[in-house]
Amino acid sequence: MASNVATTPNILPADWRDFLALTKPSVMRLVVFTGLCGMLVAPGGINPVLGFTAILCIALAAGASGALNQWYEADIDALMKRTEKRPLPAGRMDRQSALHFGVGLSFFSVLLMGFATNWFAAVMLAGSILFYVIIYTMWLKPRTPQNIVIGGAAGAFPPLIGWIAATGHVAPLPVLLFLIIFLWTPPHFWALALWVRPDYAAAGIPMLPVVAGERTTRRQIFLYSIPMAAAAIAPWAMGLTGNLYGVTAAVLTAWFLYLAAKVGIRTAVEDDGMKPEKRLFAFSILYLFLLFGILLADHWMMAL
Ligand code: HEM
Ligand SMILES: CC(C)=CCC/C(C)=C/CC/C(C)=C/COP(=O)(O)OP(=O)(O)O
Repeated sequence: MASNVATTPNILPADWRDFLALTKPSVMRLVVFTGLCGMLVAPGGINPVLGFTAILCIALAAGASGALNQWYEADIDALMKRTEKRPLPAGRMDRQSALHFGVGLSFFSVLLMGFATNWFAAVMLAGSILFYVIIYTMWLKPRTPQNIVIGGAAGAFPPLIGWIAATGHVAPLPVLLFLIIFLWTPPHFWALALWVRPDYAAAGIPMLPVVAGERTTRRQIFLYSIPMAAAAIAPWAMGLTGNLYGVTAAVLTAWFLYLAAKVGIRTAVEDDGMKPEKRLFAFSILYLFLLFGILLADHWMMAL
């Protein structure tokens, strides 16, 4: 854990932008969007004020877990180009402030979720924070290249939580939504890990490309894309969505598989700046936005 960063004497006063950066807003907007879609496709609807509060709680909890992740990893972040400018490694904030912010926001979001919606949703929200911070960040990430396969579950909970906030129970559709994100995470992350491998190696984090090499990572990216594709089509195949979702999901997923196959079959990397890997990573984000957006559009069309 961090040490020199924590004791740096010249810590500049943090402003609101630094606290915002602690919440990893660019990643969290997709997390929150999937939670919103999970909530809005649930049967029976939800009171708009309570619905807004539930989504706010997911956003605050996701932000809190991002802050706690950065509190714990300040020393690792200082070693990687991609993360060295974050508030803690850059010395704009002391670690204790990040810890207090993360813990405070965690309690606030979970309690608000419990009082505003139901305690099942609140417990799931608390579980997601703990899963990301303790299981992924503290336990798995420094130990095993399977870290994100298991740890990725944390980021897959929001649609399930959104559904539970609206209904109080679990059903097959939100479980499938969980499964889509769970199986999407390895291709999403490993595509990026292929080109930031030197960073992870320098920081001593056993990400798959560092430990098992590029070829294995490429193969695993494609292999995980296959069950992910099945999970993405399953809501339609099981009659839980309409044809708008079915057709669009098939097209988007076919494109995902094509990009994953291109990454998967490359053996030696030519000097092309890892274009196929960057394309897969970028598309993975667009893919999830579109898939969940279409799920919602399909739900509204069916309700007409
Ligand atoms: C353990 C699982 C995951 C890992 C290890 C991971 C890792 C990463 C990393 C390292 C980045 C680069 C971000 C940066 O440089 O700040 C990234 C970007 C991103 N991730 Fe993930 N991710 C995971 C799960 C998720 C999930 C579940 C979602 C959403 C549902 C997500 C959405 C995004 C988005 C939207 C970006 C782009 C951010 C931007 O625009 O800069 N990720 N991810
Ligand atoms: C509701 C709730 C609590 C949701 C949690 C959402 C969640 C766990 C998202 C995971 C996405 C994420 C920021 C991964 C970064 O991995 P990393 O921490 O290894 O990346 P880094 O190297 O950029 O710090």
